[in-house]
Amino acid sequence: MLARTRTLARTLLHARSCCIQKKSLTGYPPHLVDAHGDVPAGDFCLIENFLSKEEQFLLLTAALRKLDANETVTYRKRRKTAQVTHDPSSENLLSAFHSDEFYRFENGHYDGVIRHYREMHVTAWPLVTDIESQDITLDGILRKLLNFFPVDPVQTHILHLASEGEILPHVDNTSASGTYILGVSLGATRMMRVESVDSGHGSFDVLLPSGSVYVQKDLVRYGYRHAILKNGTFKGIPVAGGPRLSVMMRDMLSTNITDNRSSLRPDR
Ligand SMILES: O=C(O)CCC(=O)C(=O)O
Ligand SMILES: [Fe+2]
Repeated sequence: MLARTRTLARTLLHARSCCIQKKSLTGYPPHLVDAHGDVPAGDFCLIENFLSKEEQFLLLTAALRKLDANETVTYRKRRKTAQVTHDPSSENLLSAFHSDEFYRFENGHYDGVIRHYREMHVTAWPLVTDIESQDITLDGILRKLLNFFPVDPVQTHILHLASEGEILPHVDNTSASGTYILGVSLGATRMMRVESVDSGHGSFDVLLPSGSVYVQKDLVRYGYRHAILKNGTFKGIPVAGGPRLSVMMRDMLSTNITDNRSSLRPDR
């Protein structure tokens, strides 16, 4: 591990669940969902503005630092010569990203599901004390997310999509994680398409603004594919691409569950 990326051990394994928060894991703002069929609302939840602008900037910075530390010296040097100057209270988080050529994006996931991205698992987050305040800390943000996550333990993953990056339709690997998938969206507003595996229940499009958090579980997690579109049209309005980083939290697979879902072969 590079000296510059001294890490704080922040164990993510002991989040406490809370039944009051569990109850709130349903529902979504109708203006952010465009349904073409049923929306299994009990198994999908979206919260707009879950994180404030300042919290978004802090979490994004931590995630970018984590990914950046993994890159070659060439890219790190390249970024050093072009510092981003982002105002944390600004409405627009996009200025917190470098432009695409400053990152070493992978062109395609090994199974072809993700295009133009960087990703990694996170067990320890980098220090961001230089941008933390008394009120807003990375620990505080992670606690807020973990308190919202219905079960523990949790595995965390960060995924940075280039402006033209996209995620093709897939069901998350059913042998890699459990029932819940939580996604925090940071950066460009992208469209997520959620479509029934057997097409019997249609599909729904979800607009994912920066700072929003979604949770898919049970029927949506296993019976629907999800995709993050490069661009698209939402309720008649064009949604362009743009850089986006998501922080994904998933529960560990419970080996006690009798797996009758193997027919839903995961694509990812
Ligand atoms: O970025 C997102 O919101 C979704 C990511 C995703 O589908 C995945 O990592 O499997
Ligand atoms: Fe996924």
